[in-house]
Amino acid sequence: MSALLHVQGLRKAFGGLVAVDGLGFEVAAGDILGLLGPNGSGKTTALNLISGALEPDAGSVRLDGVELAGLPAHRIARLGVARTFQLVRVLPSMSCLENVAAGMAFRPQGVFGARARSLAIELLERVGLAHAAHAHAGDLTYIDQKRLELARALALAPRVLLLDEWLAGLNPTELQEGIALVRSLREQGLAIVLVEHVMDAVHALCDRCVVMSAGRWLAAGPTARVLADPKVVEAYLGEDAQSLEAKADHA
Ligand SMILES: Nc1ncnc2c1ncn2[C@@H]1O[C@H](COP(=O)(O)OP(=O)(O)OP(=O)(O)O)[C@@H](O)[C@H]1O
Repeated sequence: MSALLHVQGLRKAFGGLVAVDGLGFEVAAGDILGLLGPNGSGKTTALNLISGALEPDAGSVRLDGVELAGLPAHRIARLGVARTFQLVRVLPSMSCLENVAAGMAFRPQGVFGARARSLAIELLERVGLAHAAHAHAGDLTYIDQKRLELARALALAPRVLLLDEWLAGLNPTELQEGIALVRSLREQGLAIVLVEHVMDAVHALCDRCVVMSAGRWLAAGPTARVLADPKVVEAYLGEDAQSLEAKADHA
């Protein structure tokens, strides 16, 4: 299968700090790529560069051959890239239905009015939130806010979905529901980039992973192989891993 999203040589510096330094990967439709790395390694910045929240200093982000790097976020959203945020961003004083229907305006061919509301209800059903269609978004529980944020991203009818720790903070039952939901989106043909620290979810969902460390590409490949790579283990555990190995050697 040929890739839908091509990221190449992506770079972003904040003053002297190079947050993303030459990142590259590809994701095909129906594929889930895990974007992993310890805290501060540049994952959210990478999503910000792909979605247009930040402009890259260098590099290329192509969607089906169309260059996205440098376009404003609203253009990138219309071209088919949607995202969720690590800190959920819903419009708290609006109902769930209104939150999702508002997103429909940003589809490639905007959808408005009664049609937007009926599609919004379908999406709320899809994410398990139909029961709260008329509740204020600000009154929702944490998991339901996450469901709403996903429905709002899906309202754009995206081809690429960027999930920033969407599965974090869920209890075990919610996590299994969340994994099933993400899987169903993959089956629908979305190309998904999953930034995630919940390793059960990474194992369950990601075909392949890219691991970043201090902004740089550290490892990439099939999930099980990448997560067993000593370089990756060391990047995650740092000093602890080295001292654990040293203790094991001396035991
Ligand atoms: N707007 C900004 N201005 C200055 N520095 C920033 C900015 N955004 C991110 N950084 C820095 O860039 C580096 C990468 O941050 P980023 O949030 O992308 O990492 P992350 O891998 O997503 O981390 P986490 O897993 O903790 O969310 C960090 O050192 C961070 O402090």
